[in-house]
This record gives sequence, structure tokens and C-alpha cells, in this order.
Amino acid sequence: GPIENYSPVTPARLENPEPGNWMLYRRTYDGQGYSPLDQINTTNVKNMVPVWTFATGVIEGHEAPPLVNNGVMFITTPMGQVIALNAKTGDQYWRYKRELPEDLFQLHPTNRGVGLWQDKLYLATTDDHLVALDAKTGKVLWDKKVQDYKKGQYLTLMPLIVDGKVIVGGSGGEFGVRGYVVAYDAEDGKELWRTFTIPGEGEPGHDTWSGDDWKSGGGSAWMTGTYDTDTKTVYWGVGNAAPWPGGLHPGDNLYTSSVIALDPATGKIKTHFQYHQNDSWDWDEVDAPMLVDLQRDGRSFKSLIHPGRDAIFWVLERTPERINYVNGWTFVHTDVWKGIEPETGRPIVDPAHKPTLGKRVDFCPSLWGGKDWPSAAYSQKTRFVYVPANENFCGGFTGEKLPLVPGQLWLGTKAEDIGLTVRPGADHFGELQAWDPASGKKVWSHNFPKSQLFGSVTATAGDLVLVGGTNDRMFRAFHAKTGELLWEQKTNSGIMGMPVAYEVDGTQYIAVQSGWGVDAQRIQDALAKGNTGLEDNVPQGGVVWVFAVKK
Ligand SMILES: O=C(O)c1cc(C(=O)O)c2c(n1)C(=O)C(=O)c1cc(C(=O)O)[nH]c1-2
Ligand SMILES: [Ca+2]
Repeated sequence: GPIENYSPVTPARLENPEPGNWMLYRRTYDGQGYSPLDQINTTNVKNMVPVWTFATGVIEGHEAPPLVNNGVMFITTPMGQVIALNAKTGDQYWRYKRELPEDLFQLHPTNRGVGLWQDKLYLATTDDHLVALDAKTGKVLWDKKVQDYKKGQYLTLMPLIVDGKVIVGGSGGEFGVRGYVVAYDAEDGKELWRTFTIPGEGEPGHDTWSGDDWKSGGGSAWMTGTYDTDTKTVYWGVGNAAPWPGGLHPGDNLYTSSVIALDPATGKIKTHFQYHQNDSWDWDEVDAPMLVDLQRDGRSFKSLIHPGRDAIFWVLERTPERINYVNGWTFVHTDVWKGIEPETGRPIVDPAHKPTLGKRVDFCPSLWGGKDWPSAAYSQKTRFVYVPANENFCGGFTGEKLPLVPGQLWLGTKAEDIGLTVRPGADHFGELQAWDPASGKKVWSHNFPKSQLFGSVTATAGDLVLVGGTNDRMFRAFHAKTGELLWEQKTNSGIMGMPVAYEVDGTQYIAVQSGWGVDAQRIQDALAKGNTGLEDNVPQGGVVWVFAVKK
């Protein structure tokens, strides 16, 4: 079968993947989340049916894409399991189970997938290790401690593999860590470089901090970066500042809530763009920007596109040396920004909606933002960006100065004080939005009256936009041009994971993991508690679903 003849994942295959495979987080290094497959399309998707399913036996948030390399599928689950399956039949080849320490506290019990390189796989774990596995057998090849889980340092992302380097970034923004991105040699696990997302003494940007705040200032880096193969630049998103209220860390706080451009050979920061300064809302901007060639104002340029957690849809220009602001607009209601400085791209904050010490401050959107980590997609056919947005949510908390205890939550507020509120008159929450990034116009949107939208989006050349993300357990396909709902299927649980498209022996499949948990669950609990009449029972438990068109 396919695993005996496992196809090594070469640099050339990652740079230019076969249309039928999905080997990187968003399929391609540019992060577009787009599949060129079109056998399943707007005409025949109505005949799409499940062909096999696979129960993982694990609860909590199943966020990883089912990766496919020439007929072999790899999925990961919360609690650090990796399962290899036959992508055509659903038969299991092997399963790896991480043994997690008894005293591990998982604020975000999840995993977003394994990195693929040659005949190996790389798993980043919530007990803060990086583990290399043999792709054919699941045997452990090496196991490196990245940092110390006892200090609130953990890993949830899929590693990014570039030129034989396994690149990961740490979580821990809610525990007062100092964030970093680190590269290991794919062969032997040797650490090659480590770049902190908060500059140390003597480094550029250090003066955007005062005193010792930088040592515990957050800036976690918990999502996979994107990669420009032409300029050899990795774009990596950086998380919230810690603790949350900005008054506890005065200054712009580079490089929190920013994108940094890294040289993958050395880890050197080439340039950066900070989406918003002195973050006070837990607005991690970790979802890496998409690399898209854009035409706008009569010229074509290489862009970075990032629909932000800060409610701003960012369009930037990337050059080998710089990242320039091009345009930004709000894509959901916010009362935090009064505008954006046109030259610099600096958002102008309304102090009335910026959390502070000793007084409750409310702000919109909520601390989950206009869009959290679930990825947007870009279709090369329609040239639209599809955003899993949340409208009509607000939040708030009272800032408080609390001592840092390593390994314990350090939010700058009491956890029970964090609110999710609904704007008066709200008639929906989740919004699947289609934007034309060149004109800045919204093309269509589909509203969800009774649910948040908390799942990654994938676009295909069949003009389909695929997404789960709602509390009714549905998996849906929309028409990429019009937004028409073309197909839906109820699944076992809610879907927060990433849909993929792949092909084996001439047949196209669509796959996704259903498995509710983590922050989709937290928003759900907050909504149900608010007596909004919303669904409060979204059963947990992971299942891989694979679909094809009935012949
Ligand atoms: O600051 C951090 O280090 C950090 C890490 C993570 C994570 O690793 O999943 C999340 C967040 N923050 C976060 O703010 C957040 O809303 C969130 C949602 C989820 C999820 O898996 O649904 N993870 C995380
Ligand atoms: Ca965070």
C-alpha cells in the first residue's frame, strides 16, 4: 500500500506541491488555503457523501488539517496523538501517543498538525517538546525539550519546515512568557537558532519597553508562519502583550501583535509591521499573513493579507527589506479604533475602550477579536479572501496588578471577570465574509443567527468555500462567487479544524476533523450562560470525515 512506498517530502515538493496533496498547514507556503482540485465543484457538490470516518477516541479541540501525501493521511489530536491512515480506505497504519506529565495544565489542549520532511514527521507538544517520528512506522527518532512546561510554556502549532529546518514558535502569552521562534535541524534535532519576539537589551526595538517588562511581556508565536520562496523570507505572526492591560507595560511593545520577517537560515529579523501598539485586549496577531499578488491603484505588487484579531483587515506590501502599510479597514464592528493613520498604518485608539487598572472597561469586538486563529482562505480563481469572522461580540475586564507566579495564569485581571457580551439588537454572530482585497469591497457574507463561527476556511478551484465552525455541528460548502449555501452535512461534533481537498487514484476527496473544544467551547459556554436561547450542547469527541461525490 501507499505507506510501504512512502514518498519522501522533498524541498521541491513543498515549494510546488502536486495538486492532489496537502502537505503544509495551508497547503502552500504562501498560506492561501487553496486547492487547485475541481472535480468536486458547484454543480456536483450536492451529491457529496461521506465515504469513510475514523473516531480518534480523543475529546477536546481537533484543529489539525488531515495532511495527505500520495495516499497516506496524517492527523493529530489534542493530547499529542498522531495517527497515520490510508487516505482512500481509512484503515489505520499506526498511532503515536504522547505521554503527558500528570501535572500538566493545558490552557489550550490542542494541536494543529505535524510538519512533513523527507521520511519524517515533527510534532510540537503541549508539554513543550518537539518530537521527530518515522513517517512509515510512527517510531520516535528524537525528542527535544524546547522550553519548560512548568513555566507555562507550551506548543500547539504545526511546525514549518524550510530547507531542512523545523521551525516552531511558543505559546504562553497568558502566563507571562517571553515569546520566541526557534529552528531545529530536521535530521538530528540540533538547535540552530532562537529568536525572541521581544528584543533584549541592545537590540533594536528594546526601547519600546520600559524597565524589566520585556522579560515577561508575552509575544508568543503559536501559529505556523508563511514563507516567500523567492526572497527566502518567513513571515511569522506574534501574539498578545502580557499581562493584558497596557498600563502594566507602557510603550509600543515590539514585536507583540506584529508580523516579523525572518531569515530562515539565521533567524535574523529582517523587518516587521506592528498591527497595533501596546496591546491590551489579548489580541494575538499570530495567524500568519497570506502572500498574494495584488493589483490595486493601477499597479501590481506583492502583498501580505491579514484579517486581524484587532478587527482590521490589513493589506500590506512586502519587499525584501520592508513591509509597507497599504490599506486597512474594519471588517466587524469595533469601538476601539477611531481610524488608522494613513501614512504609517498606526490605528488610533479610543482610550475609553482600552482596558486599564482598577476600573471595568468594555470593548468590541471581544477578546477573541474579529477573527481568532482560524484561518481565512484566498481563491486564485475568484481572487477573493474568505474570512471566518465574528460580529456583535464585545468583552471587558477590570485590570489588576498581580504578581507573576511561573506556570500560573497571569492575565492582569481575574479569570472569572472576563466577559463575553452581545451587542444590543444583535441578530447574528458568525459571519463568513468574502472580500475583494484589491478594492476593499465586501462581495458577500453569510450570517449565522445562532452561532459563532470558529473554524478555518478552505477554498477550491471547484469554486467551493468549505467551513465548519458553528455550534450546530454542520460542515458546509458555499459558492465562492455568490455565497450561496450549496451543501451541508451534520457531523458528530462541532468543527473547528481545517478542511482539505486531496486526490487518490483519480478521485477527489474533501476531509475535515470534527471535534469541538478549546475556545470554540469557551465562547459556546459564555453564550449559553448568557441565556441567549442558544444551543448549549455541542458534544465532544474527534472524528475524521472524508467525503466524495457519489458516482
Ligand atoms: O497567548 C498565547 O500564547 C496563546 C496561545 C494559544 C494556543 O496556543 O492555542 C491561544 C491563545 N493564546 C489565545 O489567546 C486564544 O484565543 C486561543 C484560542 C485557541 C484555540 O485553540 O482555540 N488557542 C489560543
Ligand atoms: Ca493569547
